Amino acid sequence: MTAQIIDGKAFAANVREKVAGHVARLKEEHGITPGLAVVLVGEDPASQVYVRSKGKQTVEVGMKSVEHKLDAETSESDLLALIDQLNNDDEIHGILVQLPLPKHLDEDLVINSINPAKDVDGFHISNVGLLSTGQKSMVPCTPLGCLMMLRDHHGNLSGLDAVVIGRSNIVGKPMAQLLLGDSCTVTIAHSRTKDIEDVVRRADIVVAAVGRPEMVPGDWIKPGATVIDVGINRIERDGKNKLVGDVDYASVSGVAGAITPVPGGVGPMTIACLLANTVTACARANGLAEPEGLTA
Ligand SMILES: NC(=O)C1=CN([C@@H]2O[C@H](COP(=O)(O)OP(=O)(O)OC[C@H]3O[C@@H](n4cnc5c(N)ncnc54)[C@H](OP(=O)(O)O)[C@@H]3O)[C@@H](O)[C@H]2O)C=CC1
Ligand SMILES: Nc1nc(=O)c2c([nH]1)NC[C@@H]1CN(c3ccc(C(=O)N[C@@H](CCC(=O)O)C(=O)O)cc3)C=[N+]21
Repeated sequence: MTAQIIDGKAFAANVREKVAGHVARLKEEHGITPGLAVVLVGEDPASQVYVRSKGKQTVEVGMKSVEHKLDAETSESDLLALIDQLNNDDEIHGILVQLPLPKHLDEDLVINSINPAKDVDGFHISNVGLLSTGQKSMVPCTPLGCLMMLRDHHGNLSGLDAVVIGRSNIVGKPMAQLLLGDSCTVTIAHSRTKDIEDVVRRADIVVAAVGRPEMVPGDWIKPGATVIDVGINRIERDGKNKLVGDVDYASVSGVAGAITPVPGGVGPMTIACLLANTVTACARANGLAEPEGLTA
């Protein structure tokens, strides 16, 4: 059997089209342009590529994009002052601080200084609490993108066994919350999980967010399961630079029912959901109707 490929790139283009429609309506009917500010501290080349593509896509859907590039030695108080300024800027509806931050900066302190209503990453403790209690919140972009693709593929997720590999605050934990919210039976596996292959083999849905190139082989996967590969790993192979996921695509695609590729799977959906969250934040800030089909 060969797995169906879940085309995240095409899915993301569709989400962006919806976002663009909502942006146009906000402009025409209310004279409001949603604005996203991205803050990058330091020179990490991978982050720079990512920030550039976010900025480009933000403008393409008709929103305002502002980039703040601070040097790696920026002090905590300078960064907090910038966030305070963005919190109070009426033209900015979404704020994203690119992670990880340089070691001398307290990530939790910085994230929790963002106005939760503008926290389009959904990392603020208040959004984390709202999500875990099933209340309206800003939902982290990567798990939201995964959920959209899973709902589209399965229709209804109720009662399915889901295993999330990885328990980070930015992917694993919020992913597990969203799956639970859709009535999956959720297991979170991590580096201390015993007999992980047996745990994974029970799953109808596997979400791999580990950061280890091609860690999940085909013989861990229940035949027909849906596999969502969040991993973005750069490796050298045959003298070339390659991007691979946390799943061994070659063997898993022979067993799974459906799989997201890397690149072209979860990554593009993450950026599309960032734009979706920004238009949602803008609508909420102005007391307007929530854009449909863009939230969890
Ligand atoms: N496509 C996208 O848009 C995005 C992709 N990513 C990618 O997703 C991956 C995960 O990111 P992130 O969540 O930030 O990573 P973290 O490093 O924060 O978390 C990794 C998790 O994997 C677990 N883990 C590590 N080794 C093993 C192992 N051998 N077996 C089982 N579990 C293991 C860790 O367990 P423990 O807690 O016990 O240490 C941890 O919970 C990365 O490849 C990253 O680049 C991330 C964000 C967005
Ligand atoms: N505050 C914050 N929020 C984030 O959401 C966040 C972050 N920090 N730090 C870094 C990670 C990583 N991340 C990715 C998003 C898109 C792609 C993406 O579009 N990937 C393309 C490939 C891009 C390429 O070729 O390099 C793909 O998978 O097809 C990748 C990675 C968001 N992150």
